[in-house]
Amino acid sequence: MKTSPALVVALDFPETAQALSLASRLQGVVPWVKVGLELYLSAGRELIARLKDMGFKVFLDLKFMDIPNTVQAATAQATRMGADMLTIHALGGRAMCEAAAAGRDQGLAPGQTPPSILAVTLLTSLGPKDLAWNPGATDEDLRDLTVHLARSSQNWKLDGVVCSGREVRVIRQACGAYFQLLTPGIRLPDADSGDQSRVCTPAQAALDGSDYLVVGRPITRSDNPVQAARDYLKTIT
Ligand SMILES: O=C(O)c1cc(=O)[nH]c(=O)n1[C@@H]1O[C@H](COP(=O)(O)O)[C@@H](O)[C@H]1O
Repeated sequence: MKTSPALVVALDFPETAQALSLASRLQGVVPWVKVGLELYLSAGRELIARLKDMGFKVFLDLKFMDIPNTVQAATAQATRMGADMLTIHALGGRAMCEAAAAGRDQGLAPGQTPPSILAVTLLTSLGPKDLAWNPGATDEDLRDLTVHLARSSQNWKLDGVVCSGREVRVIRQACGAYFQLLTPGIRLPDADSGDQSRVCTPAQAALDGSDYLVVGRPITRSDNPVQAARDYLKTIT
């Protein structure tokens, strides 16, 4: 039987102190935290070690997309920092994705568990009208594209993909039980979507087979973030 997905809280804050303050309240409540572009650019690599010392698994979400040589060097550095999960863009293509995996191997210390490398398919903020190269695109076209990018990522030996909860069922069917699916754009039914387009409830994403649910603002901007995290957890466990 499939286990419940893990909740990942996106620590999207401008300052280290804010991130550490929320992280300390979330100890023992959620297993994973995510450090994205805003926080990483302010806090740097020391924060990764501090969050790991606090007992969290750390998802370093910098979504690399560049020439293969550059991405290989970047994933080696991210691996040396001790991140447990990394993101790259599937649209970077085969050579870049394979270089990311090679960089991870280069950066590994003896005995270190390798970080998972997940490829972003199509950002959850994108809807059919955002595909400039296909103005008549439908929801189905977006879904087909995410499945295509997920299959490619699997062929390129990546560990999984980032997709919306709306595509989990079809990608799970296409890529099997052991391919990791991480879904941002997760909202309880009455929550504000903000800039997200392809949103999904935690219960639906869990039912369809997501492994990791990423939630940011509904928790970080709540008056009671710990209760908000518990509200999300309640619907998936
Ligand atoms: O890679 C990601 O984590 C990511 C991919 C994606 O397609 N969409 C997406 O929203 N994210 C991240 O997931 C988080 C979602 O935040 P909220 O919309 O505030 O819940 C943000 O930190 C985004 O950077």
